[in-house]
Order: sequence, then structure tokens, then C-alpha cells
Amino acid sequence: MNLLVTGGAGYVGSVCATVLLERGHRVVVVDDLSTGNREAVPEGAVFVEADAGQAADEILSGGCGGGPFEGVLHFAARSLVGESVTEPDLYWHGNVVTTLSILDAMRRHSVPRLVFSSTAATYGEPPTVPITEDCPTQPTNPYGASKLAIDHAITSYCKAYGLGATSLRYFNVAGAYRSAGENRVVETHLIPLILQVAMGFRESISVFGSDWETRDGTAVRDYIHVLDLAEAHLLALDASQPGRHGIYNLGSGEGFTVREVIEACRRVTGRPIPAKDAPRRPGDPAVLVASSDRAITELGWSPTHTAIDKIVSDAWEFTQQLGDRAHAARAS
Ligand SMILES: NC(=O)c1ccc[n+]([C@@H]2O[C@H](COP(=O)([O-])OP(=O)(O)OC[C@H]3O[C@@H](n4cnc5c(N)ncnc54)[C@H](O)[C@@H]3O)[C@@H](O)[C@H]2O)c1
Ligand SMILES: O=c1ccn([C@@H]2O[C@H](COP(=O)(O)OP(=O)(O)O[C@H]3O[C@H](CO)[C@@H](O)[C@H](O)[C@H]3O)[C@@H](O)[C@H]2O)c(=O)[nH]1
Repeated sequence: MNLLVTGGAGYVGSVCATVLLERGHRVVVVDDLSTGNREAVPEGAVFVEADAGQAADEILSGGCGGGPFEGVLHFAARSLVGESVTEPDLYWHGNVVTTLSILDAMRRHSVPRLVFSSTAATYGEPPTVPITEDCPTQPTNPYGASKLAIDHAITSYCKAYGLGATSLRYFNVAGAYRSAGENRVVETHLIPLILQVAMGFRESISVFGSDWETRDGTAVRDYIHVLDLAEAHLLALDASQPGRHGIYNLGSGEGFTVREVIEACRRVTGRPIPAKDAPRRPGDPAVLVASSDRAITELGWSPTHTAIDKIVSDAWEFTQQLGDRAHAARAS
């Protein structure tokens, strides 16, 4: 297919673009490099440096050659829980307004398929765990609220205009694939930060909250390998049907506390990794663990890299390969 990938210079978008190219698709990446890296865009993709909302109309009109577009995979977003609490304007404009522009451009140019990066953060504090797609959506931060608003917009565009769309609600994405992994200009995610400590770029990892009602007092998350996630995007493209909006949770189905993740990183890297307790981070829920049964049954998804040590060891291999080219190395 001829596909537009927004945010393809970022972590998840660059891994998915790599896999799409490997499977023979044609890929145009649009990214404003606000958090991504030019060098993360895989070879073989056409790259447009621009705001996705502003450039979508021109790109989808055929401005980059290659014939009509058959789908959009929309990864570009602001996606940090803590930042969304202190700077919500970035999330309502950068996520909701940008996506509406993309949806309108898709409609104008009759692009039939959308795969959207939604999130576990749409659920907020779930009443039951694991979280199914039928759980109430009550986001605890503006990031989750902005993604939920987009999911609602997509549903109405599917019903009214015949778009075929899939929202994939990722839980915590981690790991790496080939030369694609986490190397953000400003890193806030747990696993890459712990590995920066292992590399000697940081002195210690802060544990945000040790008084949650969990088995060791630290927050629980469900870590999903980025390659399993990429496979789900391919399945979603294939399953797309005009007028239908499918919503699927994607996780490994097992929750790990922050302390357990630090322990896994110590095991995999063989390095001591000092940790220190810190206050809770505003907007964080205590526990997020997925039920991915719907994706398994309806999309035929079958995650294979679910062990936490495998996820960490792929991320560690990538971090070591990156070495001094990491943003963290330049900053330290
Ligand atoms: N990483 C996770 O654990 C996780 C979990 C759930 C959902 N998600 C969602 O997955 C998507 C990708 O996340 P990621 O971790 O790869 O983030 P990332 O920050 O690494 O990548 C986002 C990319 O989008 C680009 N971008 C942002 N706004 C843009 C705009 N308006 N126009 C063009 N480019 C823009 C950035 O420069 C960056 O390259 C996001 O939508 C995020 O909300 C991520
Ligand atoms: O230095 C750190 C960084 C994080 N954490 C904790 O580790 C857990 C995971 O945090 P992080 O890696 O920042 O991810 P989340 O905030 O859980 O959010 C990710 O996962 C969500 C889905 O669950 C996505 O929606 C978001 O885009 C994505 O950033 C949380 O409990 C954090 O409080 C720490 O204790 N110390």
C-alpha cells in the first residue's frame, strides 16, 4: 500500500515504518522533529519535515508522488502524562486540532484507512484489572483526555463519512527493533531512563511514588514490545472496513511495578543501577494492565516478545549500539 506515517521520526513510528517497508509497502513520513530524530527515519521512506496537520492536505493530494494514498498511520503526538498536566494547551492543539486536520484531509482526498495511536491513558483509574475496551473511559490527565476526544471524533467520521479506522490503545511500549528504538531529545520514560543510568549517563533513577496500593508500593504498568505493536498495525490495516471504527487494547497482559522493572534492568545489564524514592508524578494512575483478548480474537494478533527480560534486553542492545550518539550522552 501507499501509506502516510505521521511521527515516523519518533520511537514507535520509526519502528512501524521500518516494518512496513520490510513488508513491501511504500512509506511517506511526515514529522516536525519536535521530539523525533531525522536519523530515525528508515532508509527507503520519503521524508517530509513539517507539522502533520498543516502538511496532510498537500501530501495526501499527491504532492510527494507515488499515486493515491491507501492509508494513514497517525503516530505524531504530544504524549507525556506529566507535561500534559502543566501544559495542556500543547495537547489540545497538538493532538486534537492536528488530528482533525488530518481527518479532514483524508476525507477530501478519499483516503480510506486510518490506524491511530490511542492509549491506555484514555481509561484513567480502571475499576477492574485487566482493562478491557468496555471499561469506563475517565482519563486522569489532559494527555489521555485529548486522545479520548480524538477517538470520539474518529468514531463519528467513520459513521458519517465511511472512513475505516482502528484505534490501537497501547499500554507501555518498550524494547527496540534493529536500529530503531528510544532516543528522544528529552527522555521521560522509565526503561530508557534506567538504561541511561546503566550506561553512566545519569547517576540514579527516581522512583515516582512508593505509597501506591500495589505489591511493593510503586506503580504497575504493562510493558509491550514495540515489534509486537508493529505487527498489530499491519493487521489493523488489513482488517480495515469502510464505516467501521475498531478499538483495541494492546499490552502483554502482565503488570510490573517500577521496582520490578529496575530489577529486570539490573539482571539484564549486570550493572548496579542506583534508585531513589521521589514523590508521585501528577496525573499518574496506580495500575494499568491490559486485556488484549479483543485484538487477539478479532485481529488475529499474537504477541511473541512478552517477557520483560526480552523487552529490556532488546532496549539494552539498542542503547549500547547508540552509545555516544544518544541524546543522553551528549547531555551528560
Ligand atoms: N511510547 C508509549 O509508551 C506510548 C503508549 C501509548 C500511546 N503512545 C502513542 O504512540 C505515538 C508515538 O509515541 P512515541 O513514544 O513514539 O513518541 P515520540 O515522541 O517518540 O514520537 C512522536 C513523533 O511525532 C512527532 N510529532 C509530534 N507532533 C507532531 C506534529 N504535529 N507534526 C509532525 N510530527 C509531530 C515528533 O517529532 C516525534 O518524532 C503517540 O501518539 C503516543 O501518544 C505511545
Ligand atoms: O523516572 C521515572 C520515570 C517513570 N517512572 C514511573 O514509571 C511508570 C511508567 O512511566 P513512563 O515510562 O513515563 O510511562 P507512562 O507515564 O506510564 O506513559 C506511557 O504509557 C502510556 C500508556 O500506559 C502512554 O499513553 C504514554 O504515552 C506513555 O508515555 C510510571 O508509573 C512513572 O511514574 C518513574 O518512577 N521514574
